[in-house]
Amino acid sequence: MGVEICVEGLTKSFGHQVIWQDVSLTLPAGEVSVLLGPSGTGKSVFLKTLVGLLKPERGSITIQGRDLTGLREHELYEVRKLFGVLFQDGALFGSMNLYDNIAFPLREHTRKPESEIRRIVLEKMDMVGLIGAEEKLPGEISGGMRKRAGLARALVLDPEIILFDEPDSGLDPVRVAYLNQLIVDLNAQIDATFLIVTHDIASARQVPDNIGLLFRRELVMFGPRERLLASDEPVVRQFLNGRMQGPIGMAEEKDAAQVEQELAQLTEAPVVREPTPRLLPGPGITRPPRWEAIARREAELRRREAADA
Ligand SMILES: Nc1ncnc2c1ncn2[C@@H]1O[C@H](COP(=O)(O)OP(=O)(O)OP(=O)(O)O)[C@@H](O)[C@H]1O
Repeated sequence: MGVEICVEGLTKSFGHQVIWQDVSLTLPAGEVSVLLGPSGTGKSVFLKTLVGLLKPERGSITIQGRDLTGLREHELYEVRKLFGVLFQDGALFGSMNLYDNIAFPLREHTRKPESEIRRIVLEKMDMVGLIGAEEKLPGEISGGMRKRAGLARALVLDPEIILFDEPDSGLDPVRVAYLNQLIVDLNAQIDATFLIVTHDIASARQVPDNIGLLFRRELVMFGPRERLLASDEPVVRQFLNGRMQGPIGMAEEKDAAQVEQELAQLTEAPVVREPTPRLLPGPGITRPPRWEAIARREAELRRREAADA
């Protein structure tokens, strides 16, 4: 069913370098959230902190009533079973075929017989469209297939939470579109809580229920997709529109005077803010009840925009 993750006052540093501080957000159970931010703002560090691979200096991460930051290694080992993680390159073992790669967590963490493992592996391979590729080695397939194999492997332990680290990196736009549809379909089917780190604005605009943005060592905003898409916060608008004008510079933040000048120029030529429709689960996929709430929220947004126009 997916579980809620409640992050409060989280701070992470490496030595004197503060990566982000006082991050608070709640990932609602079963929903899809996207985390955005310029390169180097610590999005991957955030994912690693959520699964307990990195220890924060301050704050809490509460899942099912337990604060992960206070757990010992053997307790964390148990909690990590709630998570499936899709790493950037799929993180597959190069010398194992796809079947064995996907079976690996089941052989490592369960005592299931091979017949049961086979049933699960083939079911997950089917979900991600990889049936027939069982014998392939990771080096023999495309980047998109490797991502899907990594996703199948992240699914075999039936996780309540799935973390995706740039699932779309290195894929062409068509493959990104297919992958986004797969993510939305999977979320409707398994109802787990998804957190996706991405740089792809088009994906960020249409896939999630919620969007968060890290900038200047802080979580600038986290909330429902429609709210972020309609936000007037300069850094949010700059990022979601992929523009050069705004507080984010090439290598670092810009000074206040420059930002003000750029934003003033933008007001002279206002951008059109069309509401991007939410990507829906494909035909034949039963939608969980929260889809009705999403549809209601979007209808309300369209009604308000029509009234404002
Ligand atoms: N284990 C570590 N030890 C020291 N510094 C680290 C470690 N891991 C990450 N960092 C630093 O933390 C900062 C954030 O890195 P991270 O990879 O999380 O950024 P990101 O937002 O995911 O970037 P990108 O979008 O480019 O992938 C970087 O400056 C990086 O050098």
